[in-house]
Amino acid sequence: MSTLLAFEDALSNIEASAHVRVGTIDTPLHHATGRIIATDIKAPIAVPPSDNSAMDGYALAFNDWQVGKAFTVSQRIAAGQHPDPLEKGTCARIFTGANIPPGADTVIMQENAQVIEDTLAFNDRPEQGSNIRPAGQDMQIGQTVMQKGDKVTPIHIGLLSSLGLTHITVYQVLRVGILTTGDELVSVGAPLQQGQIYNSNGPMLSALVTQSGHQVSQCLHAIDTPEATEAALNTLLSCSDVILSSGGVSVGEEDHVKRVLETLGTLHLWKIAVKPGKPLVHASIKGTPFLGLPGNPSSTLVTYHWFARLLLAVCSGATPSRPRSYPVDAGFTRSKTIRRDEFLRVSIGKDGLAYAHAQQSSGALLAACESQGYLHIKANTPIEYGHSYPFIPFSGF
Ligand SMILES: Nc1nc2c(c(=O)[nH]1)N[C@H]1C(S)=C(S)[C@@H](COP(=O)(O)OP(=O)(O)OC[C@H]3O[C@@H](n4cnc5c(N)ncnc54)[C@H](O)[C@@H]3O)O[C@H]1N2
Ligand code: MOO
Repeated sequence: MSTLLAFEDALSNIEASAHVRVGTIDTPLHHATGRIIATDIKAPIAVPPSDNSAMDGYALAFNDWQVGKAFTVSQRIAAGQHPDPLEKGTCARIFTGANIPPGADTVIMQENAQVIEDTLAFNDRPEQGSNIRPAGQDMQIGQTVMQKGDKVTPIHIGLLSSLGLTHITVYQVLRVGILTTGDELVSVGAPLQQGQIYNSNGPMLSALVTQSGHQVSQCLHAIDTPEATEAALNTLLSCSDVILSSGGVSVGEEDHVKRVLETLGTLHLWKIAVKPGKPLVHASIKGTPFLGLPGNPSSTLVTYHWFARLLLAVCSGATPSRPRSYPVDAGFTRSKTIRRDEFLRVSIGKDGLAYAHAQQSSGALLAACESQGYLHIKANTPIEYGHSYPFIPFSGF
């Protein structure tokens, strides 16, 4: 047990050894959702560019206001029009989004205006500056609005459009090679023979990599021989920035991935104090980062979520971020402790408590589908009813 690397140490080792593996490219903004920004973006203009009205109403100079005073309307300003300076002692009819005329500093919404023949009175004392959105309220010229490493979301597309940007510089999409291993595995679509199971990790890893915003360069399968493993790795090396594999990293003589890595590349880490996911391997092959995930499907899932996702993020140029976790009280007790950090698949009940799925085998995947996230139980920690533990929803990955 003493040779297992602690969860946090494994995370920091992997993050520290990783670096950006892709170049940059200018891309039209409308193709940029999900891409990683390669340079800080500073606002080239102020937003809004000018003081403008937040309401349909009347613009006036605050110092002209008096209870009962009759104002005439000296101009009408719709959004998009260029206003004239406000005539002294008058008000301007103004609409939401229209520029404030020079000389006005306050807008009164039309519901608070009293029409008296062809004049207007504003009997409630306005606040000076009310209902005016000042120039630069949202963004000032030169303000940094996105930072290198940020992922572009639909909200950013709106933000950058409001700055008039048509193109931005992003990182090229990271190409991830996937290798699955095992004589017992067949691809979906083929009939199952005695002793065989379907290869579920290949499709799951492809989907996880795609969901994380990367591109699967190739997904290959190798039978349990060193030759097949090495040949597949060489093919993946020729088309990938990073390689992930599943299976073949434990101690059995049919587990070839780790042994091939020892001859082909440099091993950085093997075996972590995490359940499920113990025999994780981190290596590099001819400069290409490699992460060997354990083959049990839930071990593959957990190690992808925590370790592969982090490695791929750094290699893609993204600023790595921990998935959000929330303290949630356990709805059960477990006095037995283990010497590994554990990621129990749990659901949150109507009472707000976390309940562990009854099936926690690392070979079982339905349990993860029927759960909402992980409850992170630190090594050597008993679980006590009503005590809180970090809950990490799957939606955060
Ligand atoms: N003597 C020991 N045996 C094992 C240990 C150990 O410490 N000592 N660790 C166990 C742990 S923990 C895990 S996790 C597994 C990991 O083993 P491998 O990464 O070498 O994975 P395999 O042996 O190749 O496969 C494990 C399991 O998963 C199934 N599998 C593999 N690939 C796929 C796939 N693509 N799709 C679906 N299922 C897959 C495979 O059939 C096995 O049942 O080792 C333990 N053993
Ligand atoms: O710790 Mo192994 O990863 O599941 O069963």
